[in-house]
Amino acid sequence: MGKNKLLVVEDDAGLQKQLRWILDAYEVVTADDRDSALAQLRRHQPAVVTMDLGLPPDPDGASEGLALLSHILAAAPDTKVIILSGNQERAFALKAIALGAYDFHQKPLDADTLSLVIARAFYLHAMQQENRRMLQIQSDSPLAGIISRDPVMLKLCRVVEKVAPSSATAMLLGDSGSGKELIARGLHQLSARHDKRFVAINCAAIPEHLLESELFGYEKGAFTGAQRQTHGKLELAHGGTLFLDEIGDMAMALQAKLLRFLQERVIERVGGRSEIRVDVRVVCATHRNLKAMAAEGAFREDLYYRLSEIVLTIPPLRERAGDRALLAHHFRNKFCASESRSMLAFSPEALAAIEAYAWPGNVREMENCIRRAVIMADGPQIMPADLGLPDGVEENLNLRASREAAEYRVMVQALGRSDGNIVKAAELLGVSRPTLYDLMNYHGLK
Ligand SMILES: Nc1ncnc2c1ncn2[C@@H]1O[C@H](COP(=O)(O)OP(=O)(O)OP(=O)(O)O)[C@@H](O)[C@H]1O
Repeated sequence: MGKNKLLVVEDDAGLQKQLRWILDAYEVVTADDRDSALAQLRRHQPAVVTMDLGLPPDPDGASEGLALLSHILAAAPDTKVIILSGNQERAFALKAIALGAYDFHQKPLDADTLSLVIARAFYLHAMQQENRRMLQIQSDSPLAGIISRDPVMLKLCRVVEKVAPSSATAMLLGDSGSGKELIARGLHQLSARHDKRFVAINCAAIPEHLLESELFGYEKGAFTGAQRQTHGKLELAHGGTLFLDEIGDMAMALQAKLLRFLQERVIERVGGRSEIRVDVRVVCATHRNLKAMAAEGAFREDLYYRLSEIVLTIPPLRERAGDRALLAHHFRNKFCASESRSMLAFSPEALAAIEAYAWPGNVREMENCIRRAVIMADGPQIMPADLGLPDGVEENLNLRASREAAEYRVMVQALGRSDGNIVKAAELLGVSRPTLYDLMNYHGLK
């Protein structure tokens, strides 16, 4: 990475030279009056400017300096301008601060203090730019709450927008914590049903014998403890969306009842005799391979086809290009605000650890990890230890190992996308069939 650019506006050639010498950590560009400063500003767009207020044609006053300051802040409002003032100019320096200058430093120059002030100004500027970028991504995001720059995820969001208005049953496939519920909420929000309820139920979290009454409701006296008529989740979601999470864990008997509902759109409460018409869009999700379960008889095939009118596959976090750092920053912003902490930065090592980790628990794991880090961080930076990631997470800079890992990953993706068809997979990968066979052999893929 190149050095940060710093504009020094100073008409005294000796001081200019001294500043260059002190500030050699930066790429210093100089100017000695208002016009040349504005030209340098346009050309180099420095994040930080140091300036003398006494510039020609008013070297003993501050009119030129203050005018230049106003121009700089009008043209590039985020620029951090540091005033270098003489003792007698203190009143002018304060005026400059009132106009929007970032800080002032009194001459004679103290190299250590000035370097620190400038470093902080660059840091603050970088932080503000990063936050602006995050806000931009959030407002660009096609679905509320979904942060991603990964092409596969962005395409998925566009598909969600397209299918949301239809009443088709949707199935969301993806690992635990990858955002299935978030996508389901997106489908609901973007549909005509958005002002009705979104009701979620996790089929794996409720014992088999209770799930039926949870879903369909029950009449008073239907079983011991049924003291009053109770509406099930399907009825509660009338007009809206029912999200059935972990549908693969639903028992066979209940699957039959759900299938009947999907075919006829009526329910019967447990212990009830009348049919109740219910208008609900069903969105379900699973991290299991439901198709394979159906083929093995572990899940009703007819229900599988009913549920999978539209199938959306959410990639795991480790496969999303650039999303690890992006999400880490997003959650850092969120938790710094909710934990009332001043804004923390990631140390480069912490970011490298975030990038290198595989995140088996996906976005949920990342969210918890960053919440912990925000709470644990002692100083202004989040350090690797604050993340609490397992040991041995180190950036793999070995080119050969990285290349092989990437090769393996795209090969598995291509084979998955072509449903195991070697000709199609080879075509997707842009290699010949024998080459693909060789590669598969090398990586032990069958
Ligand atoms: N792309 C994303 N941007 C921002 N936050 C996300 C994103 N994806 C997931 N999250 C957040 O991560 C957490 C887990 O997401 P969610 O509950 O939707 O996952 P899930 O796949 O339904 O998990 P499970 O299978 O365990 O039920 C939630 O707090 C959610 O808001």
